Amino acid sequence: MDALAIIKYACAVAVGAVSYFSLSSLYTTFGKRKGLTSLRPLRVLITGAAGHIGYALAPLIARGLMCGPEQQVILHMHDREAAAQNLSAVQMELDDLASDLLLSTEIMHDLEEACKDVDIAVLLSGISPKRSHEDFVQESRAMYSLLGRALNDHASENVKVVVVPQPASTNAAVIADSAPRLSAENITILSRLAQNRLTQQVADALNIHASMVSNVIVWGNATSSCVLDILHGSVRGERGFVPLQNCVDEELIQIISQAVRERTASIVQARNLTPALSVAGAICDHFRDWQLGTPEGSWVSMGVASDGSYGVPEGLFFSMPVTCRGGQWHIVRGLAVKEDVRERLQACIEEAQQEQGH
Ligand SMILES: NC(=O)c1ccc[n+]([C@@H]2O[C@H](COP(=O)([O-])OP(=O)(O)OC[C@H]3O[C@@H](n4cnc5c(N)ncnc54)[C@H](O)[C@@H]3O)[C@@H](O)[C@H]2O)c1
Repeated sequence: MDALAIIKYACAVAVGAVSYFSLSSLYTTFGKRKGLTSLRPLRVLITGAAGHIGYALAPLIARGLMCGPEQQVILHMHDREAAAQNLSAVQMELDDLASDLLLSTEIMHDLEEACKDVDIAVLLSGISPKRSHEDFVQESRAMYSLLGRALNDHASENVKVVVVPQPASTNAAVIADSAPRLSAENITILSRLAQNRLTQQVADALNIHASMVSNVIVWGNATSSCVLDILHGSVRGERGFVPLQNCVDEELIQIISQAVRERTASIVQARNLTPALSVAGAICDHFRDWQLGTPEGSWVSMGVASDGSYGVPEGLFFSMPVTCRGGQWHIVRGLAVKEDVRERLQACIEEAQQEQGH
């Protein structure tokens, strides 16, 4: 080997060593960054992920708004094959977030594969209501029975499920029936959008910030027939909490309730699209409170399988006030329910029983 070759060889070894140490130091840094939490990464399934809500929801999950700022996630984005191109664009955009918390995004069209080992399932795939109500419920039942079986056979045993599309209480009941391995307590319905809207409308009516309003309740079905209950709520004032019943009269309650009920229509009229961002936010709120707990003294509304409280038959999926601790919800018991609210609850019970075949 001549002198030049020896010099070249020495240089190559030096460059190799420097590259190795740089790369390993980068790897360590990256590893540390990725290892910002010792929590096991959670697998989160979104069905109907190529839709409007899926598009708004995925980045919120990637930013930690659903599972917390330290919890890494692997997203299972499920939709029909026809939506493959759309989903790959969403995947590229999620990659471009360069999020610490998002370990990977998997695009899936096979339901069984999509349900494999998932810890959280956000069910957004639904049947278009543009058909007779009977056909709508029947087709939805068929879709949710397949979903329930796939979750039963492939998801993590403790998978937490939220159902979003109508007929939500029927869909939840079908999942519970077709997934006997899952605990019924882990199957829920989203009623948080209505709760968030109610909170904001109360705040607007009283000219205060929404963070000062707590404990308003959405009872019943996640439909327009739900019962909006302001009177158990409170407002945080300078001298502690003031019951909302001291701040509103019957006329204001009617104005607030009407604004909540018309909200979807107002958004559709303004945007020519159904709400997505606010639904995605509500889904994150729902899971965050369920997983990480509700603040002391506060409750939230979730559609859950009734334990018989408030005269709601046991097992009927129904929105109720709950507190959450250690990943479990508990129905708030013993609230005094006024006669008119009780009557409206009874109408909701009958509607839910009819729909769920209870
Ligand atoms: N509960 C609430 O508060 C609330 C609020 C708004 C919307 N929603 C409902 O949530 C659902 C999602 O809303 P969106 O705006 O994202 O709807 P969207 O139509 O934009 O998206 C629905 C997605 O589901 C997919 N899908 C349909 N059938 C499927 C199947 N069998 N398998 C896999 N994917 C399937 C579609 O391809 C589509 O990508 C709708 O049913 C909507 O009515 C509920």
